[in-house]
Amino acid sequence: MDETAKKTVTGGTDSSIPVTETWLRKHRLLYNGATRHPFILSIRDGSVDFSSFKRWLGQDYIFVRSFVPFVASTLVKLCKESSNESDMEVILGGMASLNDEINWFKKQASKYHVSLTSVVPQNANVKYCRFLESLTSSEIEYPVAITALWAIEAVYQESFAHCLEEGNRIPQELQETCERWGNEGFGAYCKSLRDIVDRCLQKASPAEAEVLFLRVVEHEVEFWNMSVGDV
Ligand SMILES: Cc1ncc(CNC=O)c(N)n1
Repeated sequence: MDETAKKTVTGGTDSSIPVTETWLRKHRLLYNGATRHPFILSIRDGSVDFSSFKRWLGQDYIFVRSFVPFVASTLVKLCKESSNESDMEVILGGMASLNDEINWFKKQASKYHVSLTSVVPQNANVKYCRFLESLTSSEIEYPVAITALWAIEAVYQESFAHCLEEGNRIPQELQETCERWGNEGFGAYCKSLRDIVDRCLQKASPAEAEVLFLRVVEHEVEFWNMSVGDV
């Protein structure tokens, strides 16, 4: 039995379709706007403008630094609300790879002569980071926070995995970037997050979670727009 079939038997609110699946079907156009953004397509076809890439690099470093406390706060919510052991390992694994990622950003920045200490966060980034900070509030419950975490990671995973699909003409220098988020391990991590969301929202799926999913996707589109200088 495949994964979807299994879920059909074991649970679901009414129609037995996992909640993430219903959202992705319902909001496909918006979601594709984030995962097939012109910036991503330009990396895939090799036409990417390197000044856009450098802008993205500096801005994303700032984003990732704000992302760390958000992920940590999600872990705290888990421990307070349910302390599921396997969820803890998934989130902790995500945090561990962020440590790696921060070092990777520093290395790339020096390669491309981007001074990380003098990057000024642009508007879309400031808004996205504020949004992340608002999610660290204790009023936001674990199932809602983990939904946002999944969506944030999934957009990057799908975007860069798309770059790596057959027929790509990724510039050699950007191969490593695409692999960072497009690799299989990161894909498995995103699938684990997605399963957590589907499990957490199986019985009660608050409208709040769907709204957050949409907010994340919108912020991601704005983030890519900023990277191509289209603000
Ligand atoms: C804007 C944005 N969204 C998602 C990610 C992926 N998560 C951690 O790296 C990212 N780096 N930047």
